[in-house]
Amino acid sequence: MNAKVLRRKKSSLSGVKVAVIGAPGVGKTALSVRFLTRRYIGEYDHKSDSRYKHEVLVDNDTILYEILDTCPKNDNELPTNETINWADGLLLVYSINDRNSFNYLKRIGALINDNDIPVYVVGNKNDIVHLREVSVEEGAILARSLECGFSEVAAAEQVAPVAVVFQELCRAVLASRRKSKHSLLERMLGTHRTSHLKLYVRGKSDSALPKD
Ligand SMILES: Nc1nc2c(ncn2[C@@H]2O[C@H](COP(=O)(O)OP(=O)(O)OP(=O)(O)O)[C@@H](O)[C@H]2O)c(=O)[nH]1
Repeated sequence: MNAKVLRRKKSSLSGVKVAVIGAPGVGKTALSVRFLTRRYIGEYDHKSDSRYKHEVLVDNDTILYEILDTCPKNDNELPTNETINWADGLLLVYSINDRNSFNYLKRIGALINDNDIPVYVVGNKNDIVHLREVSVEEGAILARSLECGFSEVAAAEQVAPVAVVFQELCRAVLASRRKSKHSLLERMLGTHRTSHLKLYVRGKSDSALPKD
């Protein structure tokens, strides 16, 4: 493969920064580690925010994920503005057997309400449904109010569904980027003019183009 091809591949790499957010003990590290290594360890010695990088194919595009696994000290510690401003997308995690962790996400929902940041809601630990405190329907309602995707998973038992969660968030981030590029273009050109744009054909002079 020549150097030209290699250079072109590198420039098509997209970076996506994901902050994994949720109350203490919901499985943020378990989900992140599952996605990064496909493994589940069980106990994670983790006392502060951790950052990881991971390159993976999403819809045939190479995505460089930067994952910030947050580590709140208690249920009252919400993510800082710095974290939210840093991220391209937020993975909001609660545990289906912990109503407090669901309420924690509701508070975050209120915090980011005015922000256009893409999010995805995950109900983790659905291997312990006998201890369920939050119904699937409640999770779906929260996601609908945030206009985002939602699923229940078990980091303890699943590999592919956990990867799908990160992929879905990536798709939402890329879609939001395309949307803001498009609206920037519209603002620059003026919306009323975009429908009258003439097609510029490379190699032909303007006089060779149709008159209208
Ligand atoms: N049953 C079950 N337990 C899980 C699952 N995911 C994580 N756990 C357990 O939940 C506990 C907390 O997991 P962590 O990944 O450390 O949770 P965290 O949200 O990163 O916790 P903090 O870093 O303290 O905020 C650990 O004992 C995990 O083994 C799951 O899908 N099912």
